[in-house]
Amino acid sequence: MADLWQSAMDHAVAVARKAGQVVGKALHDDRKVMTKSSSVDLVTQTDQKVEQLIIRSVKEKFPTHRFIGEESVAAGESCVLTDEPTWIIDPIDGTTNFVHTFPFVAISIGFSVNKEVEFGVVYSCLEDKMFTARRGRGAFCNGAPLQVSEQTDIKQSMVATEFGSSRAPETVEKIFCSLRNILCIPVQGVRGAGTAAINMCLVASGCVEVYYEIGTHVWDVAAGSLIVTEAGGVLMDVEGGDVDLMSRKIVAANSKTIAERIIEEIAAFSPPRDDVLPQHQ
Ligand SMILES: O=P(O)(O)O[C@H]1[C@H](O)[C@@H](O)[C@H](O)[C@@H](O)[C@@H]1O
Ligand SMILES: [Mg+2]
Ligand SMILES: [Mg+2]
Repeated sequence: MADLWQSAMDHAVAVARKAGQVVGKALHDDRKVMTKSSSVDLVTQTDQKVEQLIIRSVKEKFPTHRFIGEESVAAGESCVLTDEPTWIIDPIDGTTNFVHTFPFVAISIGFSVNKEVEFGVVYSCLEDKMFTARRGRGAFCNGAPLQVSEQTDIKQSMVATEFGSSRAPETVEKIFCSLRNILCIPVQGVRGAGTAAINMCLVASGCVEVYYEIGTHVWDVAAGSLIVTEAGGVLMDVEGGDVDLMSRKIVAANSKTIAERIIEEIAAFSPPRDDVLPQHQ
């Protein structure tokens, strides 16, 4: 049977690498920082330039495909996932890191058909680590196979999470309530790379047993979601049950046991879904 999506994935890897070069060159130059949903939700001209580069390049090769791009949605485009082949793009995942030259910045490209992620590409461009996964064919970093951690004891686990872009007191309270509960299990450590995509690749790489966050967007997690599951990991909603990549809530773990143990400690809340409200709200 013809492999429909390999050429698309090869293109995603090539354009992610090219975008990574643009990001690397702009790291110390692009000082025009703008804000979106809050004063700490940053975007730069490089985010916008990289997204346009990726979309333009894909359109030339796959003119009928659709796009969900972080900065296109911020500019008012719809964020509704259909059955059509769709590229789900975060041009810079870790924009705050980029602005502060904190060295974890990724280009994240997920590809969905019939609302199922067929491949995911996360390029951690300052580390030169290309994370890839094809559905049913495993997950890799620079070509080397990835496997989640075999740790079953939450008290011997490392947890990743982020504080997100909301500073609303009630949201901050929930975030710190979850963090306190989890820290006091106790877990051995809590870390955050500053980018959802790289946090998910750390789960896939076996460095972190579980990553959770409330507030992510579909473009943050689409590619990483497949990299985690193809490395043997699981995805769940923060309240248990199946993950919904549009729900802005995610747990990505090495096993259901660890995921469910963390879910017990999360003080859940539900931000507006990606596919309901305009993203600028
Ligand atoms: O850097 P971006 O693409 O905006 O994505 C991050 C988001 O801004 C943060 O609020 C989240 O906590 C991170 O997980 C995202 O990666
Ligand atoms: Mg992002
Ligand atoms: Mg981004």
